[in-house]
Amino acid sequence: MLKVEQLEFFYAKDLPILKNINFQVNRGEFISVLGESGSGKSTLLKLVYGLEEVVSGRICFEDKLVTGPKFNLIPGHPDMKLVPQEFDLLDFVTVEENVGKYLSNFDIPLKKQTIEKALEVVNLLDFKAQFPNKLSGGQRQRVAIARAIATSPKLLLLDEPYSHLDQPLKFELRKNIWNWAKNTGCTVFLTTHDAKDVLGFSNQIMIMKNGAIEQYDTPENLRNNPVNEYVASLLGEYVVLKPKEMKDLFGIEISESRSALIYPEELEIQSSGNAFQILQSFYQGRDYLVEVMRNDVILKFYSKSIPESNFVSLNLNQYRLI
Ligand SMILES: Nc1ncnc2c1ncn2[C@@H]1O[C@H](COP(=O)(O)OP(=O)(O)OP(=O)(O)O)[C@@H](O)[C@H]1O
Repeated sequence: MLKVEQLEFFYAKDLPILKNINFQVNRGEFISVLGESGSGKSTLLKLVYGLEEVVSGRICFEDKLVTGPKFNLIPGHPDMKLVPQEFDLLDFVTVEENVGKYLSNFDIPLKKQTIEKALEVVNLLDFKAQFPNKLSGGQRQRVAIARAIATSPKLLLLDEPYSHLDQPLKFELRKNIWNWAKNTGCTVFLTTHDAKDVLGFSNQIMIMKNGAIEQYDTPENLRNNPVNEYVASLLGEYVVLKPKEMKDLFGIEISESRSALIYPEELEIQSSGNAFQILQSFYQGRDYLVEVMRNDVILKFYSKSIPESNFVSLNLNQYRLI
C-alpha cells in the first residue's frame, strides 16, 4: 500500500535530515516508528502525507506517486489523515462539530453516528457538547485523533499520539486505537518515544537514528535480535557484556569482535556459584528489578521479592550477540 524508495530529504542543503529511507507497508498493518528526538520521525510522516517536497527518491501510495505542496492546492493526501503534534482544533465550536469537521452533511444521522463512534474510541463521548478551549491538553489531543478517525482514512498518520496522556488513559487509548484499526482495516503509522507504546501494539516497528532506519522488523524479532545496542536501548532494560566479562562472569567464550546483550528476564537466581553483590532494587509492580555487581560489571534481573542476602548467584539462560 505504501512504498518508500531511496528517500532523501533536507531542509537546508548541507544538513541531510532523511537518508536512503526504504520500506514498505502492507494494507491493514500497524507500524510504529521509534527513535530518539530529532531522528526524523515527524519529518518522515510529513513527507508521506505530502506536506514536504521529496528531495530525491519516491513515495508511492496505492501505486501512485505522493506529491508535495508544490503540486497540490490542498496540502496532504486525500486518502490519508495526519494528526500532528500541534492539533489545530476550532475552539469556538463544540467537540462534536470539531470531530465532524471533514464529514459530509448529506446524511445527518450517519454523520452523528460516525462522530459518536470516533468519540467512543478516544473515550470522550461525554465531552461532545464541550468547547475545546475548556479541555485539557490530553483531551484536545484525543479530539484531534477522533476527528481523523471519523473520516475513515486509508492511512492514519499519528505523530506522538499519546504524548499528553496520563498512564491509565494512554493504556486505554493505545488498546482502543489498536482494536479500531484491526476492526476497520485502517493502516496506521505512528511515532513515539515510548517502548511500551510499541511492543504489544505494532505489526512492525521502525527504529530510526540520525535520519536513517536502523532496523525494521516485527516486535518479537526486534527484541530477540536487535542489530545493535541503540535498538535495544529503545526497548527497555538490558545490559551488554564484553567477551572478557562473559568469560569471567559465566565462563562463556564469545568472539572478540562481538558483545553479549542480556535482558533481565534471562538471568535467574541459582543456589550456588558466582556471587554478585546486590546494589539496588526497584519495585516494578509485578516484581523487582534488582541491580547486582561483580568485578565492576553491573547486571540486572527480575525477582519476585528482594533477595535477603547481600550476595546472589546467577544463571544466564539466554543472550544474543551484537
Ligand atoms: N521546519 C524545519 N526546518 C528546519 N529543520 C527542521 C524543521 N523541522 C525539523 N527540523 C530538523 O529536522 C530534524 C528531524 O526533526 P523531526 O521533528 O523530524 O524529528 P523527530 O524524530 O520527530 O523528533 P521528536 O521526537 O523530538 O519529535 C531535527 O534536527 C530538526 O531540528
